[in-house]
Amino acid sequence: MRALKESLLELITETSTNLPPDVRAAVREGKAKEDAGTRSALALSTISNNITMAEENVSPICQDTGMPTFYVHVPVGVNQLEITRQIKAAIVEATKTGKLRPNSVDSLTGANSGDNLGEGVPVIHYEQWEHDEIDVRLILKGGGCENKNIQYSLPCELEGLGRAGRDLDGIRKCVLHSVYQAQGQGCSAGFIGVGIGGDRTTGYELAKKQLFRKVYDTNANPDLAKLEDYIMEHANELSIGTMGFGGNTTLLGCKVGSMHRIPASFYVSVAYNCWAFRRQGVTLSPETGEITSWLYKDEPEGTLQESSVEETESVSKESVREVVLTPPISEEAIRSLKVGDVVTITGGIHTGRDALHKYLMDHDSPVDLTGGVIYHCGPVMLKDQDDKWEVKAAGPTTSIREEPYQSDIIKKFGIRAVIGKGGMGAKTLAGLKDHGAVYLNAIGGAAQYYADCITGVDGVDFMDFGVPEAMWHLQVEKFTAIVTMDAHGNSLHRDVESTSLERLAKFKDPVFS
Ligand SMILES: O=C(O)C[C@H](O)C(=O)O
Ligand code: SF4
Repeated sequence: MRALKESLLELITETSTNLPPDVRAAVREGKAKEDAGTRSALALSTISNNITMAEENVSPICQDTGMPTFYVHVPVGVNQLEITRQIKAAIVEATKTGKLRPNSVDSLTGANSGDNLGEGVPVIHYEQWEHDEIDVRLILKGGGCENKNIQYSLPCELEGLGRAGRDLDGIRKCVLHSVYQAQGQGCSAGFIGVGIGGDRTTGYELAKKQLFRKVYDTNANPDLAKLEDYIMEHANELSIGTMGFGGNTTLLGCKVGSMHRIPASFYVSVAYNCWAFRRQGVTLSPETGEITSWLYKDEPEGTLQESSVEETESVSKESVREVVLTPPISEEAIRSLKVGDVVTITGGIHTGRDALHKYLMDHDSPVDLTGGVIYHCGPVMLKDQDDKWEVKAAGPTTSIREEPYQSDIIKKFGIRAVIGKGGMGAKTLAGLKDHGAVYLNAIGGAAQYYADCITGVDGVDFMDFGVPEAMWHLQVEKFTAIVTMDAHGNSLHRDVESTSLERLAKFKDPVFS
């Protein structure tokens, strides 16, 4: 199998940089359902542009290239140990060339292995079959959406929906609730895989496997087909919208599978995948390891065609108030901002995520952050031929993880703006008001779009935290984000959450009885 490593490298590169046609079609359809000029329409335009940029640059669609997870079918007699070795070699290579972010972290020490290998990483599932080809499927599912997976043990009580019993109607309630609880934090609009039954482990596995179904297939089980259609129709009525901005497009796909369980257990497991739904597959020759076919490259029938970039950009430019900010930012400039304003930043900003926020609570910052901007971001960085850092992908990470620290950090260092995605909670909202700061929501997953706004790397601190967690000092030009939490106590996230809960409650009455 001489060509095996090259074929696997191609699979990894393609998965990370080029979204499959069925996923693109679903994004296009979602975009067509949004009213032009709304925040959600603007977000979906950015997402569409980002998808095109990633393909053209052959660079990660999103900076979080996730937990590489392979499902491999092998003919009887093929050496699985050799496949594992080649998968690992291809992973290391893809990391070196910036197709994957170094994402494998020792859970106890926090040390990043730097090459995407580690205990239990990558994840590889093998199954034998009686075909004469190898089938390798890969999913790169990022952390923000993985954190929004949820497992229900029936019967249970669900906010807004009441009792979910051990029947199809109880399952219906769980699935609707799973979309509600994700809000925009898993980079909606998303796709869900649902696993009914099994135990806690196999239930989640079944849910994840559903994500390998094509977006436009029809479930062979008529009850589950009915449930999938129902969820697609009604989950979108929750009006969570893209990035949780409110709007008509919240869910782009729903696939449900079922397996047996034991009498005492009844699990409904949901795997939530962001719009950056990176899964691909190939068949390989068992003799040479060469690719014989791609499994997710065919265009689905009857879906909308791609609209042009120019068209979508002109819509967004007309309809929004744009405010330019140049750090260091004054309190006055911040207090003049309101939820809904679009901000463009030009100047210096600093990345900071989980490790940095924890550190800053009881240490000084290596740079002056007065009037500054913190960007919740773990970029993909590579050194060029002149040994200078180059940004390969740099979208926002989920901000809510910094909720315990953010308000204190804003106060301690005089920070004026926090950029992230998915919004933050009550403690931060109060902190923004008390200390004169704003929360700016960037478009999650738009890693190429934002990398393009970064014009220089001034330096880096805390490289010992690993590339994603280090504090990168960046120069940006026209970095665009939306004010979703202002210094007057307003939060779009709080509002969308409460309206979507009201809407969820409309689905309380039995449908499948
Ligand atoms: O780790 C990241 O860069 C982002 C993560 O996938 C997230 O959605 O929060
Ligand atoms: S940042 Fe968003 S798009 Fe990227 S992996 Fe996380 S959830 Fe997905």
